[in-house]
Amino acid sequence: MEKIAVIGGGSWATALVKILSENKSEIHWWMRQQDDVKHLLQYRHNPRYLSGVSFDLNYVKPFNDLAAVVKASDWVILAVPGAFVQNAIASLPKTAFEGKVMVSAIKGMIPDENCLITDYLEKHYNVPASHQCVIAGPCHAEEVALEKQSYLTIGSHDLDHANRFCELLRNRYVKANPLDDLDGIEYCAVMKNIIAMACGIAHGLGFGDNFQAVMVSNAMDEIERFLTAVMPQHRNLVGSAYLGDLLVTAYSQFSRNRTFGNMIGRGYSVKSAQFEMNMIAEGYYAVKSIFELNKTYKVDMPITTAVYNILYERISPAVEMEILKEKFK
Ligand SMILES: NC(=O)c1ccc[n+]([C@@H]2O[C@H](COP(=O)([O-])OP(=O)(O)OC[C@H]3O[C@@H](n4cnc5c(N)ncnc54)[C@H](O)[C@@H]3O)[C@@H](O)[C@H]2O)c1
Ligand SMILES: O=P(O)(O)OC[C@H](O)CO
Repeated sequence: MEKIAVIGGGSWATALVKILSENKSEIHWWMRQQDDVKHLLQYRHNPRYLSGVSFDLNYVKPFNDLAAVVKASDWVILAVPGAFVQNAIASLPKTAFEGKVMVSAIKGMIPDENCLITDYLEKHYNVPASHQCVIAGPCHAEEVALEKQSYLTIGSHDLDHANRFCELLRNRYVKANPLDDLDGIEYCAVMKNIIAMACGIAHGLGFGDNFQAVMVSNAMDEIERFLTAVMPQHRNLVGSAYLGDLLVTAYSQFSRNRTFGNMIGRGYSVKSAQFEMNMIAEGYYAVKSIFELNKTYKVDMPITTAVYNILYERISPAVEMEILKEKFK
Protein backbone atom coordinates (compact mmCIF):
# COMPACT_ATOMS: atom_id res chain seq x y z
CA MET A 1 0.00 0.00 0.00
CA GLU A 2 1.44 3.42 -0.99
CA LYS A 3 1.69 5.91 1.86
CA ILE A 4 0.76 9.41 0.76
CA ALA A 5 0.74 12.67 2.73
CA VAL A 6 -1.80 15.25 1.61
CA ILE A 7 -1.16 18.74 2.94
CA GLY A 8 -4.24 20.98 2.79
CA GLY A 9 -7.92 20.77 3.65
CA GLY A 10 -9.53 22.64 0.73
CA SER A 11 -11.57 21.38 -2.21
CA TRP A 12 -8.70 20.03 -4.27
CA ALA A 13 -7.06 18.24 -1.36
CA THR A 14 -10.43 16.67 -0.56
CA ALA A 15 -10.95 15.53 -4.17
CA LEU A 16 -7.44 14.04 -4.33
CA VAL A 17 -7.95 12.19 -1.04
CA LYS A 18 -11.16 10.73 -2.48
CA ILE A 19 -9.44 9.48 -5.65
CA LEU A 20 -6.33 8.11 -3.94
CA SER A 21 -8.05 6.49 -0.96
CA GLU A 22 -10.66 4.81 -3.15
CA ASN A 23 -7.69 3.24 -4.95
CA LYS A 24 -6.56 1.97 -1.55
CA SER A 25 -3.51 4.12 -0.92
CA GLU A 26 -2.98 5.00 2.75
CA ILE A 27 -3.56 8.73 3.10
CA HIS A 28 -2.04 10.78 5.92
CA TRP A 29 -4.09 13.93 5.63
CA TRP A 30 -2.89 17.14 7.24
CA MET A 31 -5.54 19.73 7.96
CA ARG A 32 -4.85 23.06 9.59
CA GLN A 33 -7.83 23.09 11.92
CA GLN A 34 -7.99 20.62 14.80
CA ASP A 35 -11.82 20.81 14.69
CA ASP A 36 -11.86 19.65 11.06
CA VAL A 37 -9.73 16.63 11.98
CA LYS A 38 -12.14 15.78 14.81
CA HIS A 39 -15.13 16.20 12.50
CA LEU A 40 -13.58 13.94 9.88
CA LEU A 41 -12.82 11.25 12.44
CA GLN A 42 -16.36 11.40 13.79
CA TYR A 43 -18.45 11.88 10.63
CA ARG A 44 -16.07 10.74 7.84
CA HIS A 45 -16.38 13.90 5.74
CA ASN A 46 -14.66 17.28 5.45
CA PRO A 47 -17.01 19.79 7.09
CA ARG A 48 -15.90 22.73 4.93
CA TYR A 49 -15.31 21.53 1.36
CA LEU A 50 -17.04 18.84 -0.76
CA SER A 51 -18.82 17.73 2.37
CA GLY A 52 -20.92 15.20 0.44
CA VAL A 53 -17.84 13.01 -0.03
CA SER A 54 -17.50 10.22 2.60
CA PHE A 55 -14.15 8.67 3.43
CA ASP A 56 -13.14 5.17 4.49
CA LEU A 57 -11.11 5.75 7.64
CA ASN A 58 -9.25 2.48 7.08
CA TYR A 59 -7.43 4.37 4.33
CA VAL A 60 -7.77 8.02 5.36
CA LYS A 61 -5.92 9.14 8.50
CA PRO A 62 -6.52 12.81 9.29
CA PHE A 63 -4.07 14.63 11.61
CA ASN A 64 -2.89 18.08 12.36
CA ASP A 65 0.66 17.07 13.28
CA LEU A 66 2.42 17.96 10.03
CA ALA A 67 5.82 16.45 10.84
CA ALA A 68 4.24 13.07 11.67
CA VAL A 69 2.17 13.10 8.47
CA VAL A 70 5.25 13.77 6.31
CA LYS A 71 7.41 11.24 8.17
CA ALA A 72 4.85 8.47 7.68
CA SER A 73 4.68 8.91 3.88
CA ASP A 74 6.66 8.18 0.73
CA TRP A 75 4.81 10.72 -1.42
CA VAL A 76 3.94 14.24 -0.22
CA ILE A 77 1.20 16.16 -2.02
CA LEU A 78 1.07 19.91 -1.46
CA ALA A 79 -2.51 21.13 -1.96
CA VAL A 80 -2.78 24.49 -0.18
CA PRO A 81 -3.00 27.68 -2.24
CA GLY A 82 0.46 28.97 -3.28
CA ALA A 83 0.21 32.03 -1.06
CA PHE A 84 0.01 29.84 2.08
CA VAL A 85 2.61 27.17 1.31
CA GLN A 86 5.60 28.83 2.99
CA ASN A 87 3.60 29.28 6.14
CA ALA A 88 2.05 25.81 6.04
CA ILE A 89 5.41 23.99 5.90
CA ALA A 90 7.53 26.49 7.86
CA SER A 91 7.56 24.33 11.01
CA LEU A 92 9.30 21.45 9.18
CA PRO A 93 13.08 21.04 9.19
CA LYS A 94 14.79 21.66 5.85
CA THR A 95 15.51 17.93 5.58
CA ALA A 96 11.87 16.88 6.06
CA PHE A 97 11.34 15.87 2.42
CA GLU A 98 14.56 13.88 2.02
CA GLY A 99 13.84 10.64 0.14
CA LYS A 100 10.20 11.60 -0.56
CA VAL A 101 8.64 12.27 -3.91
CA MET A 102 7.00 15.69 -3.77
CA VAL A 103 3.83 16.28 -5.78
CA SER A 104 2.55 19.82 -6.19
CA ALA A 105 -1.19 20.03 -6.77
CA ILE A 106 -0.92 23.82 -6.57
CA LYS A 107 -1.70 26.12 -9.50
CA GLY A 108 -0.04 29.14 -8.00
CA MET A 109 3.34 30.63 -7.04
CA ILE A 110 5.20 31.69 -3.91
CA PRO A 111 4.37 35.41 -3.70
CA ASP A 112 7.44 36.59 -1.75
CA GLU A 113 9.88 35.06 -4.23
CA ASN A 114 7.76 35.04 -7.41
CA CYS A 115 8.85 31.46 -7.96
CA LEU A 116 7.18 28.17 -8.85
CA ILE A 117 6.43 25.73 -6.04
CA THR A 118 8.88 23.15 -7.44
CA ASP A 119 11.64 25.79 -7.57
CA TYR A 120 10.89 26.80 -3.98
CA LEU A 121 11.15 23.17 -2.80
CA GLU A 122 14.44 22.73 -4.62
CA LYS A 123 15.91 25.99 -3.27
CA HIS A 124 14.74 25.80 0.36
CA TYR A 125 14.27 22.06 1.00
CA ASN A 126 16.89 20.59 -1.36
CA VAL A 127 14.32 18.49 -3.20
CA PRO A 128 15.91 17.60 -6.54
CA ALA A 129 13.82 18.14 -9.69
CA SER A 130 13.96 14.36 -10.28
CA HIS A 131 11.90 13.89 -7.07
CA GLN A 132 9.18 16.32 -8.02
CA CYS A 133 5.89 15.97 -9.88
CA VAL A 134 3.05 18.40 -10.59
CA ILE A 135 -0.63 17.60 -11.05
CA ALA A 136 -2.08 19.48 -14.01
CA GLY A 137 -5.05 19.30 -16.33
CA PRO A 138 -8.61 20.61 -16.50
CA CYS A 139 -10.08 19.14 -13.36
CA HIS A 140 -12.45 20.79 -10.94
CA ALA A 141 -12.73 19.26 -7.50
CA GLU A 142 -16.52 19.63 -7.62
CA GLU A 143 -16.72 17.36 -10.69
CA VAL A 144 -14.43 14.78 -9.08
CA ALA A 145 -16.87 14.71 -6.15
CA LEU A 146 -19.66 13.96 -8.66
CA GLU A 147 -17.46 11.31 -10.33
CA LYS A 148 -17.67 13.05 -13.72
CA GLN A 149 -15.13 11.90 -16.31
CA SER A 150 -11.91 13.89 -15.76
CA TYR A 151 -8.35 13.96 -17.11
CA LEU A 152 -5.14 14.72 -15.26
CA THR A 153 -1.57 15.19 -16.45
CA ILE A 154 1.35 14.37 -14.18
CA GLY A 155 4.42 16.41 -15.05
CA SER A 156 7.89 15.30 -13.98
CA HIS A 157 11.45 15.15 -15.25
CA ASP A 158 11.39 11.57 -14.00
CA LEU A 159 8.81 9.69 -16.05
CA ASP A 160 9.00 6.66 -13.75
CA HIS A 161 7.66 8.78 -10.90
CA ALA A 162 5.06 10.36 -13.18
CA ASN A 163 3.90 6.97 -14.45
CA ARG A 164 3.68 5.53 -10.95
CA PHE A 165 1.63 8.49 -9.73
CA CYS A 166 -0.69 8.17 -12.75
CA GLU A 167 -1.32 4.56 -11.72
CA LEU A 168 -2.27 5.71 -8.23
CA LEU A 169 -4.83 8.12 -9.68
CA ARG A 170 -6.47 6.16 -12.51
CA ASN A 171 -9.99 4.91 -11.89
CA ARG A 172 -13.40 4.65 -13.54
CA TYR A 173 -13.74 8.43 -13.92
CA VAL A 174 -10.12 9.70 -13.89
CA LYS A 175 -7.63 9.20 -16.70
CA ALA A 176 -4.06 10.26 -16.00
CA ASN A 177 -1.10 10.67 -18.35
CA PRO A 178 2.57 11.56 -17.76
CA LEU A 179 4.40 14.48 -19.41
CA ASP A 180 8.01 15.66 -19.11
CA ASP A 181 7.28 19.43 -19.31
CA LEU A 182 7.29 19.99 -15.52
CA ASP A 183 7.93 23.75 -15.53
CA GLY A 184 5.89 24.50 -18.66
CA ILE A 185 2.69 22.99 -17.28
CA GLU A 186 3.34 24.56 -13.89
CA TYR A 187 3.64 28.04 -15.41
CA CYS A 188 0.67 27.47 -17.69
CA ALA A 189 -1.50 26.40 -14.73
CA VAL A 190 -0.58 29.67 -13.00
CA MET A 191 -1.27 31.83 -16.04
CA LYS A 192 -4.64 30.33 -16.93
CA ASN A 193 -5.95 31.64 -13.60
CA ILE A 194 -5.04 35.20 -14.62
CA ILE A 195 -6.80 34.77 -17.96
CA ALA A 196 -9.90 33.34 -16.25
CA MET A 197 -10.02 36.46 -14.08
CA ALA A 198 -9.85 38.60 -17.20
CA CYS A 199 -12.74 36.60 -18.71
CA GLY A 200 -14.75 37.04 -15.52
CA ILE A 201 -14.04 40.78 -15.46
CA ALA A 202 -15.17 41.10 -19.08
CA HIS A 203 -18.34 39.12 -18.35
CA GLY A 204 -19.05 41.23 -15.28
CA LEU A 205 -18.79 44.35 -17.44
CA GLY A 206 -21.31 42.97 -19.92
CA PHE A 207 -19.02 41.67 -22.67
CA GLY A 208 -20.36 38.52 -24.35
CA ASP A 209 -19.14 35.13 -25.54
CA ASN A 210 -17.69 36.58 -28.76
CA PHE A 211 -15.29 38.79 -26.82
CA GLN A 212 -14.41 36.00 -24.39
CA ALA A 213 -13.50 33.65 -27.24
CA VAL A 214 -11.12 36.26 -28.63
CA MET A 215 -9.72 36.84 -25.12
CA VAL A 216 -8.95 33.12 -24.79
CA SER A 217 -7.32 32.85 -28.21
CA ASN A 218 -5.20 35.95 -27.54
CA ALA A 219 -4.35 34.45 -24.15
CA MET A 220 -2.88 31.35 -25.81
CA ASP A 221 -0.49 33.61 -27.73
CA GLU A 222 0.39 35.44 -24.52
CA ILE A 223 1.08 32.16 -22.69
CA GLU A 224 3.17 30.87 -25.59
CA ARG A 225 5.27 34.06 -25.72
CA PHE A 226 5.92 33.88 -21.98
CA LEU A 227 6.78 30.16 -21.92
CA THR A 228 9.08 30.56 -24.92
CA ALA A 229 10.96 33.34 -23.10
CA VAL A 230 11.14 31.63 -19.70
CA MET A 231 11.22 27.87 -20.47
CA PRO A 232 11.96 27.34 -24.16
CA GLN A 233 11.14 23.76 -25.21
CA HIS A 234 8.93 22.18 -27.84
CA ARG A 235 5.45 21.72 -26.36
CA ASN A 236 1.97 21.03 -27.67
CA LEU A 237 0.03 23.95 -26.24
CA VAL A 238 -3.31 22.62 -27.44
CA GLY A 239 -2.87 19.64 -25.07
CA SER A 240 -5.31 19.31 -22.19
CA ALA A 241 -2.75 20.38 -19.56
CA TYR A 242 -2.42 23.75 -21.35
CA LEU A 243 -5.39 24.80 -23.49
CA GLY A 244 -7.74 22.35 -21.74
CA ASP A 245 -6.99 23.80 -18.32
CA LEU A 246 -7.38 27.35 -19.61
CA LEU A 247 -10.78 26.52 -21.13
CA VAL A 248 -12.22 24.91 -18.00
CA THR A 249 -11.14 27.81 -15.81
CA ALA A 250 -12.29 30.46 -18.26
CA TYR A 251 -15.75 28.98 -18.88
CA SER A 252 -16.80 26.79 -15.96
CA GLN A 253 -19.48 27.67 -13.41
CA PHE A 254 -17.13 26.14 -10.80
CA SER A 255 -14.16 28.41 -11.56
CA ARG A 256 -12.97 30.41 -8.57
CA ASN A 257 -10.89 32.73 -10.73
CA ARG A 258 -13.63 33.52 -13.21
CA THR A 259 -16.11 34.08 -10.36
CA PHE A 260 -13.70 36.45 -8.62
CA GLY A 261 -13.10 38.35 -11.88
CA ASN A 262 -16.83 38.56 -12.53
CA MET A 263 -17.33 40.25 -9.14
CA ILE A 264 -14.55 42.74 -9.91
CA GLY A 265 -16.16 43.50 -13.28
CA ARG A 266 -19.47 44.10 -11.53
CA GLY A 267 -17.88 46.64 -9.22
CA TYR A 268 -16.86 44.72 -6.09
CA SER A 269 -13.60 45.78 -4.44
CA VAL A 270 -10.86 43.14 -4.13
CA LYS A 271 -11.50 42.90 -0.37
CA SER A 272 -15.25 42.43 -0.72
CA ALA A 273 -14.86 39.84 -3.52
CA GLN A 274 -12.42 37.87 -1.34
CA PHE A 275 -14.75 38.16 1.62
CA GLU A 276 -17.71 36.79 -0.40
CA MET A 277 -15.78 33.70 -1.51
CA ASN A 278 -15.09 30.81 0.84
CA MET A 279 -12.46 29.74 -1.66
CA ILE A 280 -9.17 31.15 -2.88
CA ALA A 281 -8.76 32.61 -6.38
CA GLU A 282 -5.06 31.93 -7.06
CA GLY A 283 -4.96 34.39 -9.96
CA TYR A 284 -5.07 37.32 -7.55
CA TYR A 285 -1.60 36.42 -6.22
CA ALA A 286 -0.34 34.96 -9.51
CA VAL A 287 -0.86 38.12 -11.52
CA LYS A 288 1.48 40.07 -9.23
CA SER A 289 4.15 37.36 -9.41
CA ILE A 290 4.00 36.99 -13.19
CA PHE A 291 3.88 40.77 -13.70
CA GLU A 292 6.96 41.24 -11.51
CA LEU A 293 8.80 38.29 -13.04
CA ASN A 294 8.12 39.70 -16.48
CA LYS A 295 10.11 42.83 -15.63
CA THR A 296 13.10 40.57 -16.35
CA TYR A 297 11.75 38.93 -19.51
CA LYS A 298 9.84 41.92 -20.96
CA VAL A 299 7.37 39.75 -22.87
CA ASP A 300 4.35 41.52 -24.39
CA MET A 301 1.56 40.47 -21.97
CA PRO A 302 -1.46 42.74 -22.42
CA ILE A 303 -3.98 40.57 -20.55
CA THR A 304 -1.71 40.05 -17.54
CA THR A 305 -0.94 43.77 -17.51
CA ALA A 306 -4.64 44.66 -17.62
CA VAL A 307 -5.52 42.33 -14.73
CA TYR A 308 -2.54 43.59 -12.70
CA ASN A 309 -3.56 47.22 -13.28
CA ILE A 310 -7.15 46.52 -12.24
CA LEU A 311 -6.29 44.54 -9.07
CA TYR A 312 -3.16 46.31 -7.86
CA GLU A 313 -3.21 49.81 -9.43
CA ARG A 314 -6.96 50.30 -9.00
CA ILE A 315 -7.42 51.25 -12.63
CA SER A 316 -11.02 50.92 -13.73
CA PRO A 317 -11.88 47.52 -15.28
CA ALA A 318 -13.78 49.33 -18.05
CA VAL A 319 -10.68 51.36 -18.99
CA GLU A 320 -8.47 48.26 -19.12
CA MET A 321 -11.00 46.29 -21.19
CA GLU A 322 -11.18 49.19 -23.69
CA ILE A 323 -7.39 48.94 -24.10
CA LEU A 324 -7.61 45.18 -24.66
CA LYS A 325 -10.53 45.64 -27.07
CA GLU A 326 -8.37 47.77 -29.33
CA LYS A 327 -5.38 45.44 -29.07
CA PHE A 328 -7.09 42.11 -29.78
CA LYS A 329 -7.29 40.71 -33.30
N1 LIG B 1 -10.39 23.40 -6.53
C1 LIG B 1 -10.03 22.82 -7.67
O1 LIG B 1 -10.86 22.33 -8.43
C2 LIG B 1 -8.58 22.76 -8.02
C3 LIG B 1 -8.18 21.96 -9.08
C4 LIG B 1 -6.84 21.89 -9.40
C5 LIG B 1 -5.93 22.61 -8.67
N2 LIG B 1 -6.34 23.39 -7.65
C6 LIG B 1 -5.33 24.09 -6.88
O2 LIG B 1 -5.26 23.54 -5.58
C7 LIG B 1 -4.76 24.51 -4.66
C8 LIG B 1 -5.68 24.53 -3.45
O3 LIG B 1 -6.89 25.13 -3.85
P1 LIG B 1 -8.33 24.65 -3.39
O4 LIG B 1 -9.24 24.87 -4.56
O5 LIG B 1 -8.28 23.30 -2.77
O6 LIG B 1 -8.62 25.70 -2.27
P2 LIG B 1 -10.04 26.17 -1.77
O7 LIG B 1 -10.28 27.51 -2.33
O8 LIG B 1 -11.04 25.09 -1.97
O9 LIG B 1 -9.79 26.25 -0.20
C9 LIG B 1 -8.98 27.20 0.36
C10 LIG B 1 -7.85 26.51 1.07
O10 LIG B 1 -7.00 27.52 1.58
C11 LIG B 1 -6.74 27.25 2.95
N3 LIG B 1 -6.53 28.54 3.59
C12 LIG B 1 -7.35 29.61 3.59
N4 LIG B 1 -6.79 30.61 4.30
C13 LIG B 1 -5.58 30.14 4.73
C14 LIG B 1 -4.53 30.69 5.50
N5 LIG B 1 -4.59 31.94 5.94
N6 LIG B 1 -3.44 29.93 5.75
C15 LIG B 1 -3.36 28.67 5.26
N7 LIG B 1 -4.33 28.08 4.52
C16 LIG B 1 -5.41 28.82 4.27
C17 LIG B 1 -7.98 26.56 3.44
O11 LIG B 1 -7.69 25.82 4.62
C18 LIG B 1 -8.25 25.65 2.25
O12 LIG B 1 -7.38 24.54 2.30
C19 LIG B 1 -4.72 25.82 -5.43
O13 LIG B 1 -3.41 26.06 -5.87
C20 LIG B 1 -5.61 25.56 -6.65
O14 LIG B 1 -5.25 26.32 -7.77
C21 LIG B 1 -7.64 23.47 -7.30
O1 LIG C 1 -11.11 27.01 -12.24
P1 LIG C 1 -10.58 27.51 -10.91
O2 LIG C 1 -10.31 28.96 -10.98
O3 LIG C 1 -11.48 27.16 -9.81
O4 LIG C 1 -9.22 26.71 -10.72
C1 LIG C 1 -9.30 25.30 -10.47
C2 LIG C 1 -8.43 24.40 -11.32
O5 LIG C 1 -7.22 24.98 -11.61
C3 LIG C 1 -9.06 23.87 -12.58
O6 LIG C 1 -8.22 22.91 -13.22
